[in-house]
Amino acid sequence: KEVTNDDIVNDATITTQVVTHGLGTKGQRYSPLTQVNTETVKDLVPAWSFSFGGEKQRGQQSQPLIFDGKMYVTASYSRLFALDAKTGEKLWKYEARLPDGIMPCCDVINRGAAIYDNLVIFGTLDAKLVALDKDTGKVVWRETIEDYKAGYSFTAAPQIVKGMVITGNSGGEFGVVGRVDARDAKTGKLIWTRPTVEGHMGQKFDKDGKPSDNGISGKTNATWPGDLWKTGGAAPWQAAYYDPDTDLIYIGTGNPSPWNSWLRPGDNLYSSSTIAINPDTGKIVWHFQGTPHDGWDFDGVNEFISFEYNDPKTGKMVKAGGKADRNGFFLVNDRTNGKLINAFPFVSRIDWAKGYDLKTGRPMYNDDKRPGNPFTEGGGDGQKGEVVFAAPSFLGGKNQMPMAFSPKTGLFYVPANEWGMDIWNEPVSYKRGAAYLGAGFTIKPLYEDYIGSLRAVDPVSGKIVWEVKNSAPLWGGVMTTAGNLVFYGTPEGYLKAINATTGEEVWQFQTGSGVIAPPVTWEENGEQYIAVVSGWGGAVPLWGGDVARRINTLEQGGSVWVFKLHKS
Ligand SMILES: O=C(O)c1cc(C(=O)O)c2c(n1)C(=O)C(=O)c1cc(C(=O)O)[nH]c1-2
Ligand SMILES: [Ca+2]
Repeated sequence: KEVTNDDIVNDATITTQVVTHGLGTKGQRYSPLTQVNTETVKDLVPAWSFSFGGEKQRGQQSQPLIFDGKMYVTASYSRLFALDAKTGEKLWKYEARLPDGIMPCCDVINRGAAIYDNLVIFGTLDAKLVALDKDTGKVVWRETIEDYKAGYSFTAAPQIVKGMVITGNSGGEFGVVGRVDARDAKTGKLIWTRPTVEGHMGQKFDKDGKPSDNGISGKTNATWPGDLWKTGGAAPWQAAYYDPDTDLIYIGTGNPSPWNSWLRPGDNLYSSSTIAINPDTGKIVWHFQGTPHDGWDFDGVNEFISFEYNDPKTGKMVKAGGKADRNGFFLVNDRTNGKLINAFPFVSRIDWAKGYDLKTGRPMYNDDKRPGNPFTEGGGDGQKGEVVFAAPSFLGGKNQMPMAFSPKTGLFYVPANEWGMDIWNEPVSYKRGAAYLGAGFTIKPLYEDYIGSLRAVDPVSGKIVWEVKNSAPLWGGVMTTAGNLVFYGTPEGYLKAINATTGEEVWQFQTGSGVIAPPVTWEENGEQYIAVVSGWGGAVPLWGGDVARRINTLEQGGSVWVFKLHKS
């Protein structure tokens, strides 16, 4: 049995499979399954668990895929396992041979694979894409995304759109050039490439592999000073999502390089933005920049999730997209043209801006919360600019962990964090393959009793309907179901189920290590299964400053847990 384009496009409603990152290419992470619900969830028990084994127990962020009774799940250090979805028995394993010089910024993680035809496709930390025969694990094709020696890496899950495999890249902390690529999923052959730093030309390739210019005409590096666009970052380091209705690919772009914004006056397009790309031409149809001239590492890579709502004033249905931006604001845009409709905080404290002007779509900055200019304040070269305290911290109101949207409740379920940072700027110059920040920082908690908070967010009213606080920062994705449940994991090791309308906790299970990955669900032979990967790691223990010290008792791991209802 092979994965077809129909399987991909209809993944959100076919309950026997999970073949896309996001439980559907729109990324809503909503399942229509109801067997496990607010009444029955108390009988949810483990069906099996599988250990990734070895000495490589680092951060595990993979969203499993399910097809034809098999689970495909990636693990730290660019590994991929095929398992029997019912028993957990290992069918095969692929382990990439990684060179010594890989430079992922934030742990040796991977967020999952894509599956198409007879292939399971995933990216490796040395910035390669590998397509494996889904039944045997044999390599069918392998392509280099970019040179890992220049700081490129790959951590996201690829997404399949119209038979193409869509990928971005990582490396924003090394002055790479962000790029979205579309390849023929069956052969790996490049179809188009779209850099995400203004000034760089896109290319489309014809059947013979001949490039045609697909550039950003007339706007060459206008929003960057001098040569800075050549190493401008804006890495789209998370999954792309696709809405068949608008026929647009939505992907977020990361921080401009370097972090020190005094070196690059201007908006620095298309960094810290949502961009919408036409899948047939590779052209940017619209862009919305959440943090123009980002000076806080507010990578805007957070997922842009298509959803509909009825405008309370006109009663008309609006084709919208929601994004819990790392900068602390929940942004709602018209997903046909990018126009900003609504912007409101989903965290308790935002220092860098007062809000957005909905007419211009631009933030209203608080200039005194931009770290000081080291060239005018500190006496010039080699000096440190003024330190400012600003919330959210650069690890964000929300980071890599994807939120979920329930069409049933109309709410987004956002894994948010409350923290701030001391941040300052320093001089820096670009050196290939070296960190390119020009900034120093210490992350600090805002509150004694919690950092994480799962929040039910109404995208229309801008209200937080309920929240469940968590001591450690939340770092795992969310799933919601027609059983009126919200599932999410915690660094303390719990997978939890929450009543989607009331916020009441109705179930929890201790997985043995921190959960920083998104859960999935499917059904087989009339039984509903729920799976999540467990294994603490990612950016928090590496970059988390005072927060990392507060939670340094958490243990690493590496396993998949699968649950179903206990039959009495
Ligand atoms: O700019 C980039 O290219 C880039 C890539 C990644 C990544 O690939 O994981 C992260 C970040 N930035 C980043 O800023 C960040 O906070 C972060 C956290 C994590 C993680 O997996 O826990 N990755 C990344
Ligand atoms: Ca970054």
